[in-house]
Amino acid sequence: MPKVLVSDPIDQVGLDIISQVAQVDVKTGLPAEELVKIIPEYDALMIRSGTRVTKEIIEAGTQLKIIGRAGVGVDNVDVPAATRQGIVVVNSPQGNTIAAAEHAIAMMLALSRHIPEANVSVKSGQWNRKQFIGVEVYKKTLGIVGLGKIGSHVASAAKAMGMKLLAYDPFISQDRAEQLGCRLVDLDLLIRESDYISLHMPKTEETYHLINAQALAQMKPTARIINCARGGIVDEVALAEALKNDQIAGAAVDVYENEPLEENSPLRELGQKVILTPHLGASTEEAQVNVAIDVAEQIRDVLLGLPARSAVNIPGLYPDALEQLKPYLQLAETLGNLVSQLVGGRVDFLDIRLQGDLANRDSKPVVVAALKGLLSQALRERVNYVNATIEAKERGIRVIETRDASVCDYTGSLHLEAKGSLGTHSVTGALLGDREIRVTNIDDFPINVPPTRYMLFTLHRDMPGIIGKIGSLLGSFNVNIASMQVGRKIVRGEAVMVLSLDDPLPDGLLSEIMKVAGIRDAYTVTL
Ligand SMILES: NC(=O)C1=CN([C@@H]2O[C@H](COP(=O)(O)OP(=O)(O)OC[C@H]3O[C@@H](n4cnc5c(N)ncnc54)[C@H](O)[C@@H]3O)[C@@H](O)[C@H]2O)C=CC1
Ligand SMILES: O=C(O)CCC(=O)C(=O)O
Repeated sequence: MPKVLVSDPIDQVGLDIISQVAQVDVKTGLPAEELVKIIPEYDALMIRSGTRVTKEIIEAGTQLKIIGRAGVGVDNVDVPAATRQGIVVVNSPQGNTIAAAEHAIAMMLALSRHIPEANVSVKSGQWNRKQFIGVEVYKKTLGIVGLGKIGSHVASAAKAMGMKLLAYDPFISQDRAEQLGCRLVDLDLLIRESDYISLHMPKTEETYHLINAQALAQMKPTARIINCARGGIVDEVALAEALKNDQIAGAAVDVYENEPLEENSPLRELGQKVILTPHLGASTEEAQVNVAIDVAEQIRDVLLGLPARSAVNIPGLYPDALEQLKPYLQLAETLGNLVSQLVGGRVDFLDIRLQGDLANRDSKPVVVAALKGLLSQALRERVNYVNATIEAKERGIRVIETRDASVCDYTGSLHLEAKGSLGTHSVTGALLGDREIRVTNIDDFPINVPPTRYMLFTLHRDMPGIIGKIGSLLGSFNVNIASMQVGRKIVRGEAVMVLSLDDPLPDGLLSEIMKVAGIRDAYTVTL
């Protein structure tokens, strides 16, 4: 039975799902050294934001097939290291959207009305109403940075409270912003004109310290900033300075550059101008159930050999689309494997042509599947959907992808041409009845054969007696022929012969075949 390590608190409903197929060990709060020590025995790792999955942990996880992040942000996982090792990384892109958006709104209101301090004050026996005069958000301008899932929900809620909305997001359209009632503006303008700024973008190289001393200096002295996105997007030292010097009016922070927040962080000393929560954005009962189910199902599926629906390091596909494309992925992988064996040595160049209906589909997964097949001879089980593209790139394989919707012999077909150190070969394949794979062309010779485990291909002169000779030769080596087909362009010209064999070709037989008069070339293929 596979083993799954759960290293952060995860709702029981998720653990129950994984338990259907694996042994689940819950060990939270482990130091990194301990994780490195125990990870080799696990097939999957399930985390929230508490575990930092470093390169060291990933490299030690030699059995790991999947890392599941029960949440959105995967910045606590070294995704490139996981990709290189062929480990799929999945998340729950939507499970905690509402929770995080509501937390940002709650922070904005709590900050405006001094709720945390007023609460502490009353509970300590005081009745000090003057000290806690707040401000309204009605008719104030909210600048939303990152108008994705959470940012959009914040926009709807803020609009309902009568706020004016500005948004900055370099990747969304004017139309989408307008739909949400936001004016799409540049970041400088948003920073200068907003009364509240709420951050909802991922932490990336571009967003690291995006809100720095310079940006804070441009904000209105009455403005307040809310960070429920990621620590590090705001420069915490600069923020503390800006608050101390009354450059801005307040800040509400849920996420920190280092979590847990350091004891001596300057943010802790700023009184009621600052509200700090310990990364609670996703901490609702509903969100924790959602993300636990979402990620646990993906871990279960991957351990059962099924695809994950929200993988961040393989081409994303919605389950319905994946279901439809699955036979084509199998076709692409088979053809990639076949053409690499025909070429023999190193492959330098692969031309992938999607034909017919396939030309109108999402090509990315098909290309990845073809590369996986192409590299499977060299890398065996080390290559998978996660690392095929990176492995191909590192091996200097140039990939060209073309589309030709006008080819209509089959509903959809795929043509691969590979150039390598030992020559160039091409194969075409299609699906019969939407499921069964057929190889329909080899090196421009029309054929129609189902791929089988052991195959023999010959290029020969189309002349009487040659097929019989090959048959007798195989028989003399006790190799049983399951099926045989010949393809030719012109009578008595060149032809290809494709034999499906019940057994692998024994040593020495290929060179005997090459000696038969009229045989130009012969290749064995194991699929
Ligand atoms: N505090 C918490 O507990 C939680 C925090 N989060 C964090 O919230 C953030 C947003 O999550 P979602 O809305 O689900 O993600 P999303 O992917 O739906 O939206 C992110 C948006 O940011 C935009 N963006 C990317 N680079 C940008 C840049 N340089 N400037 C401005 N916008 C940029 C993207 O175009 C996208 O529209 C993530 O960082 C996530 O990790 C999410 C859930 C809970
Ligand atoms: O696991 C958590 O509670 C944090 C959630 C979060 O930050 C995220 O989903 O990006």
